[in-house]
Amino acid sequence: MADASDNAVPRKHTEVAVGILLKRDGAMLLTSRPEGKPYAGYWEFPGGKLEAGETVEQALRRELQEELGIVIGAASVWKITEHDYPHALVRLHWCKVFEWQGAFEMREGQNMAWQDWPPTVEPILPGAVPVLQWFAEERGVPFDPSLIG
Ligand SMILES: Nc1nc2c([nH]c(=O)n2[C@H]2C[C@H](O)[C@@H](COP(=O)(O)OP(=O)(O)OP(=O)(O)O)O2)c(=O)[nH]1
Repeated sequence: MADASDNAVPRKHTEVAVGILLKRDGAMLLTSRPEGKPYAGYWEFPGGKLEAGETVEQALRRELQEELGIVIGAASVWKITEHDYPHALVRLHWCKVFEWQGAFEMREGQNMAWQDWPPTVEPILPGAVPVLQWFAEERGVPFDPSLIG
């Protein structure tokens, strides 16, 4: 018997470049999502959607300049995850960033927080939680994702 799912069109991925900015002491940068976006007020790693023809590195450089006013050095993809939200199916391209220039300006009215381990800001955007799990593994410390958000 036919049902609606027979005609379901697979959802297209939205490609997103995300920067994990790390200071020498290991602190990582989290920013809050601005008003007007889905999950406003949730904490995430800064970044945004790829535009047509852009590489991940190009998109990340553009987004961090637009949103934070900084110019990043080299960035390459560390890991890739997917998250299925009601508003979009996203594919997140995670890049560690160790070098940048310029003073931070929150150009979209967001907040920023340098976080040591474990991070204390909340809630964390669900699609960013895997990064915290990887960091816990890298640091050899336990991490319970159910305590986040
Ligand atoms: N920047 C960022 N986005 C994330 C993270 N985790 C996660 O699931 N996402 C999702 C949320 C959004 O659905 C998508 C990013 O889209 P966005 O709307 O923030 O990007 P953008 O700045 O290009 O937005 P706009 O131009 O359409 O306003 O990726 C994360 O840690 N950082």
